[in-house]
Amino acid sequence: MKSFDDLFVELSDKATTRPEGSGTVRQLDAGVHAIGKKIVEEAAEVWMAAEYQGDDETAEEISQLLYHLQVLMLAKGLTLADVYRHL
Ligand SMILES: N=c1c2ncn([C@@H]3O[C@H](COP(=O)(O)OP(=O)(O)OP(=O)(O)O)[C@@H](O)[C@H]3O)c2ncn1[C@@H]1O[C@H](COP(=O)(O)O)[C@@H](O)[C@H]1O
Repeated sequence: MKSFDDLFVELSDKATTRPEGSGTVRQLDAGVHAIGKKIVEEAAEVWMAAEYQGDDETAEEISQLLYHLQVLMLAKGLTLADVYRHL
């Protein structure tokens, strides 16, 4: 099973190697404004799933939100340590 840290390593590699067909590369190219909008959308989907859907749907929406947060971290040049030191 993939962890938060595993995903960040994978996405960092995508950002560097820029493989064809990568959604991550596409989003990084779209920029911080577009990524931020996606985060707001995914956050709303988490909220709606938590209120009106089941645990599995909620967990899936949370995973998508975490993914988009990592894309924003990469777009801003932030590392996991930059975030973890605030936890
Ligand atoms: N974990 C994720 C992940 N979670 C969410 N998403 C993206 O977020 C979207 C989910 O949003 P929605 O459900 O709102 O679907 P949607 O509105 O149809 O999406 P869009 O049309 O807005 O892209 C998906 O379509 C993906 O584009 C993810 N995209 C990639 N990953 C993982 O990231 C890694 C790298 O992916 P690539 O860069 O695509 O190779 C792989 O391990 C993937 O599994």
